[in-house]
Amino acid sequence: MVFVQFFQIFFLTMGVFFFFVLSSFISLWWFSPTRACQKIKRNGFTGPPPTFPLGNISDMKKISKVANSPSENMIITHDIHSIVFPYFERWQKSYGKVFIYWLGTEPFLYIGEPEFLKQMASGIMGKSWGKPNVFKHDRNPMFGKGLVMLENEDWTHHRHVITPAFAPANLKAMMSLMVESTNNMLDQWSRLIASGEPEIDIEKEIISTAAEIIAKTSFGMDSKNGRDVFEKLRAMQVLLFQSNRLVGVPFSKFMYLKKTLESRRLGKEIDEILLSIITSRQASLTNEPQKDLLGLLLAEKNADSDVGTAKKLTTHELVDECKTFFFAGHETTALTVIWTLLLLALYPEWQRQLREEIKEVTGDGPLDYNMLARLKKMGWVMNEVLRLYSPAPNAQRQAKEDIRVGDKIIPCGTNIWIDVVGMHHDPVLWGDNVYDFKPERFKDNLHGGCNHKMGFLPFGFGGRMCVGRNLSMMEYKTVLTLILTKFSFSVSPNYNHSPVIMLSLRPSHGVPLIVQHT
Ligand code: HEM
Repeated sequence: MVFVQFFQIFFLTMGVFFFFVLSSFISLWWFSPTRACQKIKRNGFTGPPPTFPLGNISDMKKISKVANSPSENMIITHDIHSIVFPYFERWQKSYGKVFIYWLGTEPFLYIGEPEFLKQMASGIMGKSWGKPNVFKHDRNPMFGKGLVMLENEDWTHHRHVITPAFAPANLKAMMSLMVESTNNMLDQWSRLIASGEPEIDIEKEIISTAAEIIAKTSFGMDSKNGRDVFEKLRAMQVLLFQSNRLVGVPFSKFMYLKKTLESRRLGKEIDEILLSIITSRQASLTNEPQKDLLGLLLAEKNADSDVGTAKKLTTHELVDECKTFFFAGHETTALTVIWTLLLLALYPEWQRQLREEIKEVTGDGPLDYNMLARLKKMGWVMNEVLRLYSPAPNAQRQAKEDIRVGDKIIPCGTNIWIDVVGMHHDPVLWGDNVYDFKPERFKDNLHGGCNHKMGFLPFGFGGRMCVGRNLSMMEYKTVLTLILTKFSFSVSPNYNHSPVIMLSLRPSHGVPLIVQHT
């Protein structure tokens, strides 16, 4: 009898426990996000209806599948919004340029309208923009507590300490590192051509050279572990992307458990190596700091000047910033060069014009830092490539306070998704030639003739604008000048035009070009 009573109490307790756990999960994953969504909807926004637990992810997959079904004729179109974000393109037609959609159980306010963004951004300070909590966990192994993910006072402090490292005088000293790595790559191209292999997949080549450049300029590739770190960082990035496909869906991490654990293991190894690099660099600090970003930050950390007025970055914060520079800096710059080489291969007239400009500026001598600003046409080409094939295709935010936009209130906590590719390809903003490659639109016009200043956002906006944009411009012009001086190129018949989003905007099947000496 006592035995039966014990089991009755046991099962009752377990039942109550499971009911409590289940209702907490349902509340966490459905009722609270639905309540948050209702608050946003009160402003009159609508959007595609979500289902539990995927939100709109299955619609997104279905629409993408139809839009990207393989066709017989491979046409190279620059209308890539309809290729990479076909669901946003479709939903814009039904719900306008500001609407709500769901990633798993997380509602997002989609923004493809620069005027709305301008009004929203003008109402708040840079430090009041947060990053959506739903991405923080997944991105932690890449960025840790580095600048990209920081918020509030921590962000202000890191931004204040890091910005001077990117001053022109410091960047100037990094140029020789870029020339050295690029020349090594180009020597390899010469060897391939000499051995009768003129078809080169420039995607792989440029990505690995850019990774080497950023590792050198960030934390010093010469250190014995430099190459090891950058190979592990690349491997971790691929794993994180693969394990991140169902972001916002409850328990999705368990579906990719092996990849998640593997990326965590790599993350720990990378932290340990970077920590040992930093510790040994700290021990051997001289009056003349090493001229990479880490060297500059270490010099600042050890300087007496600010003692008592500002907190110094800790060694662990330096580790996270080194990782941040690597992830935020190498692929974005590499992809800008890669898409540029493709476009220049498609438009040989622009190859010719850039070569002519390089000759005028350098007079056949070596390129130096002071010449870069005079490569004007190259600057227009860079902007046009960033417009058509923006390597950072979207920006995400989370409102950390209620934000007023006209008569609407975006409630605190709202996730925000800014569709940069959508704005860069909007005929309403750019006119009928929006899909054409026309670098001259940037001649004497910083916004390329876009009819709204916030319609062109390759480096982000406001206080959180890219801190490395001058470094990337310098790298872009240096690498491109060296390539164009030595080689000319055309598109290989094996090229398959299929841009895809993998955090950044990449070619799916590489970029094979036929390369020859000029
Ligand atoms: C063509 C190359 C590049 C592009 C297109 C690019 C694009 C961007 C964009 C769009 C943002 C803003 C993201 C947001 O609003 O959430 C950003 C932020 C950032 N970028 Fe870049 N970037 C490039 C190169 C670099 C380089 C070379 C570095 C460093 C070595 C770098 C470091 C950063 C950092 C640390 C942030 C975060 C800034 C903050 O939140 O205060 N980027 N970048």
